Amino acid sequence: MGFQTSHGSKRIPQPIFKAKEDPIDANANSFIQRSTLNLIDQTQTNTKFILSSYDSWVVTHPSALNLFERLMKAAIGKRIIVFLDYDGTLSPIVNDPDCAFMSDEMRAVVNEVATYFPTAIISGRSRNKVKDFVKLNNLYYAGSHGMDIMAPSMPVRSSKGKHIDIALNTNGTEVPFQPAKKFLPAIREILRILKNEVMGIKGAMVEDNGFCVSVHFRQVQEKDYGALEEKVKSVLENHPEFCLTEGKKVMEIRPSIKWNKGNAVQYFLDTLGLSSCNDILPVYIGDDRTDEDAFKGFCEISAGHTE
Ligand SMILES: O=P(O)(O)OC[C@H]1O[C@H](O[C@H]2O[C@H](CO)[C@@H](O)[C@H](O)[C@H]2O)[C@H](O)[C@@H](O)[C@@H]1O
Repeated sequence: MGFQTSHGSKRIPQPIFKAKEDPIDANANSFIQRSTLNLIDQTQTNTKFILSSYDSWVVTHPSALNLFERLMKAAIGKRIIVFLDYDGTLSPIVNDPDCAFMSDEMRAVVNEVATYFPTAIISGRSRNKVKDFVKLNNLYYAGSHGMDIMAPSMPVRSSKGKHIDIALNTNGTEVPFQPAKKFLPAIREILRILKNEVMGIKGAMVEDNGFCVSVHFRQVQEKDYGALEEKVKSVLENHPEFCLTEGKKVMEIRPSIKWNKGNAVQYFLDTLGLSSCNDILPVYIGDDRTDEDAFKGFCEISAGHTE
């Protein structure tokens, strides 16, 4: 969780560096290589370089938990809207993606948060799957990295301490917003081919995320990484309208449209009738690269408010 700041040289208490699993190395060509880079395997020089760039980055992006009082002050008089990622944020990272369960304690906390503030979960999973994991009805869900959103179909405002109901359209049904709908037939096709292609690679798993597809390699032996990546890339060669992005030991295939978690945040703010309000404090908690799209979205929103 980060908190954007602009106070120049002032020294900020720094969190312990724990991003051992997925440090970014812009020079690594392979997706799998990049996402499996491990700091302890790096040369001393590389490690120092990565740590020092992290050090300087953290000065402008300090841990929100270390600045909690400041965060609370910033919230005075503001309407808070909460956005949450699922995997690695509400649930622990586990080997089997189908077993990434959320604890009852976490569910109770999210339930309480959603009682007081409009709350949305924005996940890379399919919307139904993440909802099945979370099992709460008093919040909004977006799946497929924001490409499948169940938002209010009309502005809904929070009244202090009251539950917020999911808005319904005039037929009484919920209405999803799905900007990548036209890609669905191609996604089904990619899913079918990929399942077939990676079958021979021990530990590889293909997950149907609705408007995107995940190819997991957490349980794949290192010697098979290259073969797996080749297979995924060869499937994509026939589908130039899709792109490959990376997460935590997962390759994600998604439609190449300009729509990500950041756009989903903006969409929620719009449908909640809050996007042009100056008195809002959106809070986003996430752990993965795709969550950075949302963080960038917030920077654009706050720049818009100061114009
Ligand atoms: O946006 P998120 O909700 O964080 O979803 C991103 C991906 O999360 C899941 O994969 C990750 O968690 C799994 C369970 O802990 C783990 O096995 C995997 O290695 C992680 O990458 C999900 O399964 C993916 O489909 C999502 O894209």
